[in-house]
Amino acid sequence: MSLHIGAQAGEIAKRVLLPGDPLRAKHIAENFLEDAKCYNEIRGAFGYTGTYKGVPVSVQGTGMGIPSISIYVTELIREYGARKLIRVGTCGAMHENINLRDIVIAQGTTTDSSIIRNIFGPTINFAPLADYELMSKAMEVGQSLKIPTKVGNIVTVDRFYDDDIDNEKLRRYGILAVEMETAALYLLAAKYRVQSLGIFTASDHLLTKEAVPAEERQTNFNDMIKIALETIIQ
Ligand SMILES: Nc1nc(Cl)c2ncn([C@@H]3O[C@H](CO)[C@@H](O)[C@H]3O)c2n1
Repeated sequence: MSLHIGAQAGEIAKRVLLPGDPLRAKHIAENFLEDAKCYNEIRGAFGYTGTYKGVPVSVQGTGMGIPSISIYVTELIREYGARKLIRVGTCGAMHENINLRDIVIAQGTTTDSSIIRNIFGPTINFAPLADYELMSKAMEVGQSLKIPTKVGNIVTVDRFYDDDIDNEKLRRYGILAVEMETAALYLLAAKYRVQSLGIFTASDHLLTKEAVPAEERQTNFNDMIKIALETIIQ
C-alpha cells in the first residue's frame, strides 16, 4: 500500500488511465475493461484494474489540480511501477481552431504553476512535453476512428476561477485549451523517465461561451477513452 492508494503490490497495471473524476474511473472500468476489480476507495479516489483486449490496464481517479494528480502519479510510478500514463479529461477550448466536442491532444504544456520554478529555479523554464510515441499513436488512432483530434500546446492552470489570466495572449500564441493537471503529469514523467500523454474532450468553449450539455458529455468521453485505450495497449 502507498500513502494514498490502498492497492497491494501487483494490483495496479503498468498502463494507467488517469481521469480527474473518480466516477469517470468507475465508468471506464465498468464499460471498457474486462474483469475490472476495484483496488482503491481511499478518499473516494476510485482505482480499478482490468484488461482491454487482453492487456492489463488500470484506471485511477486523480482529482482536480496539480497537487492532487502529483500525489497519485508519483505513487503510481514509484510504488506500483506504472510506466505508461494517459490523462483522460475535459478541457476548455481557447482557440478558434478548436470546436466544442473536439478531442485535444497536448503536445506540450504551458503552466502558471510554480512546480517548474520550484525544481529548476528562476532561469530555466523546463518544457513538459508529451511522449512522442504515445502522442503519434493517439493521433493515428483518432484518424483511423474518424474522430476529430487537434494537437498542440495547452495551458495547465492552478485556478479555475482566475480574473487575471490573459487568455487572449495565450490564444494568440497558439494555446488550444485550458485544464488543470497535465503539466504536472508530463513533468513527473520526465523526472521518472516514463511515458505520458494528456488527451481531453473540449467540453466548454471560452471564446463562444458554449458548453456541451451534461447528457452529451459521455458520448464524447467514450470516443476519447477508445483512443486512449488503443494507444496505451501498444
Ligand atoms: N481551469 C479549467 N477551465 C476549464 Cl474551461 C475547464 N474545463 C475542464 N477543465 C478540467 O476540469 C476540471 C475543472 O472543472 C479540472 O480538472 C480541469 O482539468 C477545466 N479547467
